[in-house]
Amino acid sequence: MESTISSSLSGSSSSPLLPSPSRRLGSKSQASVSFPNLRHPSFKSRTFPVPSFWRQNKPIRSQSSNHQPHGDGFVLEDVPHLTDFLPNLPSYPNPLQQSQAYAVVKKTFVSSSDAVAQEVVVQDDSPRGVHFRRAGPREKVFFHSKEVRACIVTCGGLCPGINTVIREIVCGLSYMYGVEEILGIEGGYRGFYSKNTLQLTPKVVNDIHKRGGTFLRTSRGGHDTHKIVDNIQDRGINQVYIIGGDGTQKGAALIYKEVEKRGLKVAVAGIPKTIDNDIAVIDKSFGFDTAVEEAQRAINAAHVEVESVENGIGIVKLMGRYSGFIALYATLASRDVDCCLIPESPFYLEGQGGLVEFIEQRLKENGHMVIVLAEGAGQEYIAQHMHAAGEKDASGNKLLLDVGLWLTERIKDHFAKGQKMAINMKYIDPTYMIRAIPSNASDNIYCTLLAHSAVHGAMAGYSGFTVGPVNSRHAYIPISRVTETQNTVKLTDRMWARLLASTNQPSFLDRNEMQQRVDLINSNIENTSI
Ligand SMILES: Nc1ncnc2c1ncn2[C@@H]1O[C@H](COP(=O)(O)OP(=O)(O)O)[C@@H](O)[C@H]1O
Ligand SMILES: O=P(O)(O)OC[C@H]1O[C@](O)(COP(=O)(O)O)[C@@H](O)[C@@H]1O
Ligand SMILES: [Mg+2]
Repeated sequence: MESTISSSLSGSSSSPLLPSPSRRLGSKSQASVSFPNLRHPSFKSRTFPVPSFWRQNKPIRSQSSNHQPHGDGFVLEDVPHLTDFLPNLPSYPNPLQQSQAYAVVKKTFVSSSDAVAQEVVVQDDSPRGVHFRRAGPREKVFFHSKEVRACIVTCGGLCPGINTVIREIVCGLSYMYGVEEILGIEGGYRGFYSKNTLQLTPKVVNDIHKRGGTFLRTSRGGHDTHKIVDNIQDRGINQVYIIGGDGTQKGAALIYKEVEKRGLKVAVAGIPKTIDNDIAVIDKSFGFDTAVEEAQRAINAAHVEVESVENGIGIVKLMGRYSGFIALYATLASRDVDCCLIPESPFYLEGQGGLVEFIEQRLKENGHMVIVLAEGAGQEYIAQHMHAAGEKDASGNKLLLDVGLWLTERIKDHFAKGQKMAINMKYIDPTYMIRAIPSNASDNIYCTLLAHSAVHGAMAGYSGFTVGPVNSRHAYIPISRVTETQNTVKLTDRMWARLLASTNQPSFLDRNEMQQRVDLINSNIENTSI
């Protein structure tokens, strides 16, 4: 089948600065392009055929369907590039070519045809599926070092590693690209229009990775796209690095849209941040490992306390607004936990198969028990009992009711009323302690890679993108892909089964629900086997 670029995707084809055919793929924002004419690699073959359009600089026809029935469909979910709306931008050789450090690297620059697969577990008849542009330095950059005026902002809740990301953006821009103008926007999005900026240099940020929190401070709410972009324009900023979670990335997408509308040469790069690990597409968010490690200290303390008394019940509340990853991983890592409650898995207290029955049983068996609780667990249940009105924070996030205190009181009431046994309740709430610490060694390295990927992407002229590892390879991901859904613990995945096997806790599903779930799984198996 002959491949040609459709007219809607050819905006930048006239630019002599865009010789690479894969750049042409990205000539419209967040375009999905599929290539049904490519044979997928034979499962037995050891070589992966290089798509012919990449080798021959051939134009490509845009296809709307991502799903090919028999394995051929290759889809590049591309990110926008400044030349999409500024086709005549000049480019320059990447200064890394002169870098002593990178001189020894076999392949300093990422080929414009490199892509990262979203799915790495495949069947022999699978479509090749969705891919993202591989992150990393490009041979040509679209900013001259002296022209760059970058800024960094941090928004939303804290997370271990934010300071490392800030430090490495500053050092990356400075040492790899010779950039001298880097501004710190203070106090989140509203800092663009209500605060003065900080001048950031490698010297200023030298030690900040050793501290928790954010050197630039943060806030919720206050996103005003027009005011922010006015300010970007007024200050002559042309690279914006935005560190934040799902809300922040939605804000970054709006900033990019406005920048594009005004035709500004401004690269907008998002670096995903959240302690909850609920950002879609990427393998894991930075700081998550550090938080899970820190949570061990609280769980250990709870275990030591309850083991030392009669009928000790330790409750540890961890962060996790809509997803229970911290609780799940902290529980699995500890092995001292008897029960883990997360937002994704509803639970109930009284009656057969309920939490209280399980507590009684564990106390009889072991004389103590530890419950790990994600803060978002059981919210509907508590709301019913407390008739609470749904309050929100400045960003519009639902304010949670304190499930830890609530559960503590309910369990105490239960045992007091029945006078069955005297219990010793220890409630530990380390929620802020696990996110207010500096990142551990592996998160520090992860943060460095994220920051450098963002810098390379912005220098290469990409804009309106988020960086992150997909199957361990760093990629440039369209912002909408990380904001349209949230990552949650899948109760039907093996990880949750591992947890249930390790704690041997009840599933809190009644017979009907259990049967429904078995039927669903069976019908899925039947459908797949047809
Ligand atoms: N839908 C949205 N559109 C634009 N800005 C948003 C949106 N949601 C949140 N923001 C802004 O992003 C910032 C951080 O959002 P928040 O939800 O508090 O944290 P996080 O980014 O960590 O999820 C706030 O300044 C908020 O105003
Ligand atoms: O008290 P704060 O600062 O609003 O933060 C509490 C919330 O922040 C979180 O850590 C998530 O924050 P983000 O949305 O910024 O990632 C939640 O786990 C928690 O509910
Ligand atoms: Mg959020």
